Amino acid sequence: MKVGFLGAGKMAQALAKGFTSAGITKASDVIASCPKTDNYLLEEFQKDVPGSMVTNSNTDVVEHADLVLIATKPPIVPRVIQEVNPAVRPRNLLVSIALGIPITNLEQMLPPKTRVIRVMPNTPSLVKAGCTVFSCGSSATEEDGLIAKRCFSSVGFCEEVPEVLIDAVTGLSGSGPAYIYLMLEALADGGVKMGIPRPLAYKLAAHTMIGGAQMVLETGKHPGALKDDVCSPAGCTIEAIYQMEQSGVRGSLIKAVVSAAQKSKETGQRG
Ligand SMILES: NC(=O)C1=CN([C@@H]2O[C@H](COP(=O)(O)OP(=O)(O)OC[C@H]3O[C@@H](n4cnc5c(N)ncnc54)[C@H](O)[C@@H]3O)[C@@H](O)[C@H]2O)C=CC1
Ligand SMILES: O=C(O)[C@@H]1CCC=N1
Repeated sequence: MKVGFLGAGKMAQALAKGFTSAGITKASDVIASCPKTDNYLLEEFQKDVPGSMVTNSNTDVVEHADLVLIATKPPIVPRVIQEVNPAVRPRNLLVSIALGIPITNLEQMLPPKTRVIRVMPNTPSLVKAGCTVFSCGSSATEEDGLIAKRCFSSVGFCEEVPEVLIDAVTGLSGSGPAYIYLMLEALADGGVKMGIPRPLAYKLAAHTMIGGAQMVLETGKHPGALKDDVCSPAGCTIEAIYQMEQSGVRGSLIKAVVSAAQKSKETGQRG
């Protein structure tokens, strides 16, 4: 399958590297575009995916690729679609990863009957630990859904959801890696404050996060029960939990997800 990226930024690079290393497509069948002013991003893209093609023409991408990912910032999407519209053919499956833009808006901008899929991935796709949801447009076929599922499952967890959930998913797993990095950095800072060398502190924090997440996925136990298993009576962990609850850590994380989800929804409404 030939895969094209309109936009060659962080998310396009993560997906292109993930798809090629997972064998979904060959590097020589990948093409990415962005304006001349951002040629440094095309250089980065080719470093990540050696042997791929790059161009300053969005039309070249649509003409080359079967699967075309729209990977520019949301405000630029209408301009990019207008530009490539004359080149869109029935062989193209258009997959938008853009924040907030609803399927109906994408379909209205594209030629009638264009097969459209809206996707919300995240950057850990780069290391095959991504988390993606997708919803199919009105002309997308069952086969198109399977293609999306196959592509994004190759770089992590992937599930089809009703489109009404995508803004909320954006607030949770689309933006989520940033919350995790912030927490990881803070945990490591705590370790450093108590004398752990910084490189070791990052490793300990990262492995602790992976381990905790894996326990939730593999044991199926409630996160609260797993927390209780760590808190020995009158031990040190319950002291830490008491401090965290007083700092409002739960409310803060809930607010983070809600704010990002609301911003995603507003972005779509502005479109
Ligand atoms: N970064 C992330 O974690 C995630 C991003 N997304 C979505 O992916 C999209 C891209 O985000 P990022 O990769 O973070 O942004 P970015 O700023 O890293 O990349 C945007 C790319 O678009 C290119 N571009 C700008 N104008 C263009 C034009 N007229 N034609 C073609 N390309 C053009 C830029 O040169 C750049 O390569 C956004 O819509 C974002 O909402 C979705 C999920 C996660
Ligand atoms: O921050 C953003 O707008 C994008 C969408 C989800 C993650 N990054």
